Amino acid sequence: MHGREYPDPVDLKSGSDMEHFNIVAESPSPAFQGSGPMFHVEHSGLTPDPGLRSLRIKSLRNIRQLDLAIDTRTLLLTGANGAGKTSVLEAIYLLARGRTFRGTKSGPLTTQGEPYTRVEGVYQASGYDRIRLRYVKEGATAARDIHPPLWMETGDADWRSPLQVKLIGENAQILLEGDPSLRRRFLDWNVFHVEHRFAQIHRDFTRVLMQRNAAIRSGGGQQGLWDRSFIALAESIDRRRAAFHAEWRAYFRALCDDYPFLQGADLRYRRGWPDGWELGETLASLADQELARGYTLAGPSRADFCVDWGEGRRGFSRGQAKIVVALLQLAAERVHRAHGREPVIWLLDDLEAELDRTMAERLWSAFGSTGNQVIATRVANDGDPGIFGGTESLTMFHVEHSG
Ligand SMILES: Nc1ncnc2c1ncn2[C@@H]1O[C@H](COP(=O)(O)OP(=O)(O)OP(=O)(O)O)[C@@H](O)[C@H]1O
Repeated sequence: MHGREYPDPVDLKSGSDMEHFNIVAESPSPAFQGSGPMFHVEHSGLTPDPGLRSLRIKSLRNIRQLDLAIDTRTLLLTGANGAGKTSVLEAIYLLARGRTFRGTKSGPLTTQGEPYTRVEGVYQASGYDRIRLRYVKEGATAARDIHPPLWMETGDADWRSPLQVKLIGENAQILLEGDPSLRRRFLDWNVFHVEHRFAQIHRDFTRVLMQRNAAIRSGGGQQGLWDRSFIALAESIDRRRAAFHAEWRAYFRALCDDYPFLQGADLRYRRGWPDGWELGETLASLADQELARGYTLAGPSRADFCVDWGEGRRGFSRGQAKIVVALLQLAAERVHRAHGREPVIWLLDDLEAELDRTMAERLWSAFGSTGNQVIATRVANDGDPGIFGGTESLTMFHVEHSG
């Protein structure tokens, strides 16, 4: 649909991205003024490697047009509420994941009155030449392409991306206290990044689960036919989730040591059927209930994880939930690093919100010490870097809404 409207991906090996993208972050003076928010650039430091090197946005929320270059490890976006800082993170997330992290309550992605949204970026991957990513949404149709198409041939384009991001945003409590399906998705995304084959196993399992459920709904006579492959795939998923969890848990517990309220906290995985039971015998014991309910009641589709923080203690405050989710992400990143995976880019949306200064600094130090690229936002009208003040290799962009 976009073949005629948008230029074909350029050959990035020749460095032609430099011509294609308007590189703006070159001087300490205000370097960019587009329509929509204005970005004023300040610099100090070194060139990161690997990382997102440039970003071009057209018609995303209140950003009509934005070109920026990123040549430091940390990029800090400052500005007033509603200036468009989170929308820049959203643009990067769209490139990486092909979907937004904001719910429908945030309204349409495309700037009011504009026909489409387009985001383009150049990513310097470790061990590869530069990779160009593009996301385009026009009406209800969204498309993403990656050039060169390193991984597309596997059919896992929605999961596999050379650009990996992890977001610390608002509503951390939703992950901890919301529907288990959110936590399964979170877990599986992370398992997948340890072992890419997990995506295929997961797809096969989902197909067999749907067939088994259909068999249950049609009276249960046929469901036994599916049980063999259901159990084999279920155990295969569980093994991988459990293996990831064992490593994840160790890193999480180590990270908790720096946070007194998390002393003794643990990260538990529930596989979706009782400990000490075979899945087959569990399903046999649930046969009547499954017939009555019309779907499968045990297995990986009932799995979950939880952060257990000691006896008699229930629930996290908003700030505590944010710390816990940040530590879950940091621990997952350590697992991925231990497995030699592509470094993630941290997207930290208003890290300081809901945290006292000590906690915010401690958390920032944990993210900063990973050595990965960080794109962070901060509410500030005066360009005050706050907890990011002492950061080496920092670029600051001040976002102002001109309209
Ligand atoms: N489709 C749209 N067209 C035009 N403007 C939009 C559209 N959708 C959202 N907006 C506006 O874009 C802005 C998005 O702000 P964003 O959340 O990125 O700001 P922010 O700088 O992160 O603010 P905060 O600090 O409050 O989180 C808001 O002012 C919102 O009203």
